[in-house]
Amino acid sequence: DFPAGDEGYHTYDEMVAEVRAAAGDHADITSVSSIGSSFEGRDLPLVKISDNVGVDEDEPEVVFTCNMHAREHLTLEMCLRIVNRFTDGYGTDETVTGFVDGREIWVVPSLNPDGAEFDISGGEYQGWRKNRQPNSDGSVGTDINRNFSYKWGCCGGASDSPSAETYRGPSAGSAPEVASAQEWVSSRVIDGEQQITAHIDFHSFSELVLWPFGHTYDTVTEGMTQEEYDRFSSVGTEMADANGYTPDQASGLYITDGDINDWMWGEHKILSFCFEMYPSGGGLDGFYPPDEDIVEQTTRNDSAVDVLLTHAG
Ligand SMILES: NS(=O)(=O)N[C@@H](Cc1ccccc1)C(=O)O
Ligand SMILES: [Ca+2]
Ligand SMILES: [Ca+2]
Ligand SMILES: [Ca+2]
Ligand SMILES: [Zn+2]
Repeated sequence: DFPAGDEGYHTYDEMVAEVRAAAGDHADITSVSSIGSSFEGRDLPLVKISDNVGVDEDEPEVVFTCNMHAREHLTLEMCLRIVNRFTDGYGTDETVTGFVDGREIWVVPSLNPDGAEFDISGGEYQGWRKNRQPNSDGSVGTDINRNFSYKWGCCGGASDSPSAETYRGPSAGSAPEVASAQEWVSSRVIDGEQQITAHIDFHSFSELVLWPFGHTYDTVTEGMTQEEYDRFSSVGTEMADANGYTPDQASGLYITDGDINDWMWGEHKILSFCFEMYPSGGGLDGFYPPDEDIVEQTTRNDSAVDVLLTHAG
């Protein structure tokens, strides 16, 4: 459980209960399924929010993923905010209603439940990042955001040392959480066309909006034309204007390879962004803002989410 004073954060079980309750209360527009399971066997819930939710309609599909890194608990709250806002607001908030009627919204509240539960085990924060998959050298964990299959291990953007915080894993998609995510996104290719048009992966912290590629400093390169880069920069900047984060290409931070955004765009041409949430700076305590900050720092992204949903059409 979360340490005393931080009970406002959701444990894995509390998250599962919350998404099931949302589906129960709004069954006409909400369903819960799964993209697969974690290394330790926890189900990875998948929430769909749309009118005629039981029908795969010809509407742009948008995906939000959270809690890929264990200690980044604020991001799970961000995904729950999206679920609650678009279910509770349907029929009353016209912006919400418009998107629920005109899009198919997918939410994966946690890509790393094993890590998240380990991080809060023992009643104090462990500072954990990776998943909980054991390594050949006795260490534990693959960095999920370095294990995706697009140009995996290409560019020095991850470590091949198992004990490292950015360990890329023994092979692309070796982490079951990554394999599940890749298999599900790939399943949204219908008659050769990827139905998902846009995606945000929420992380913390630094208050940034990031876009591909992470594996190179180049803006124009294999898999990215000038026009495509300019669209990323334009939409990314518009979202940053909405939430007060700083916009940048992912490699402007540091070079990464095997990250989810490079895979979403490189493999599927999905307009994919990473949001680094609050706070803007600080030491390791930046991963653990007090639960009093949850409402302000999740609702802060409502308008940026709407920007993405607008451009997804
Ligand atoms: N959340 S974080 O502190 O791990 N930062 C992210 C930053 C990041 C996110 C997406 C692509 C490249 C880089 C990371 O995966 O390193
Ligand atoms: Ca629909
Ligand atoms: Ca559809
Ligand atoms: Ca509709
Ligand atoms: Zn992260």
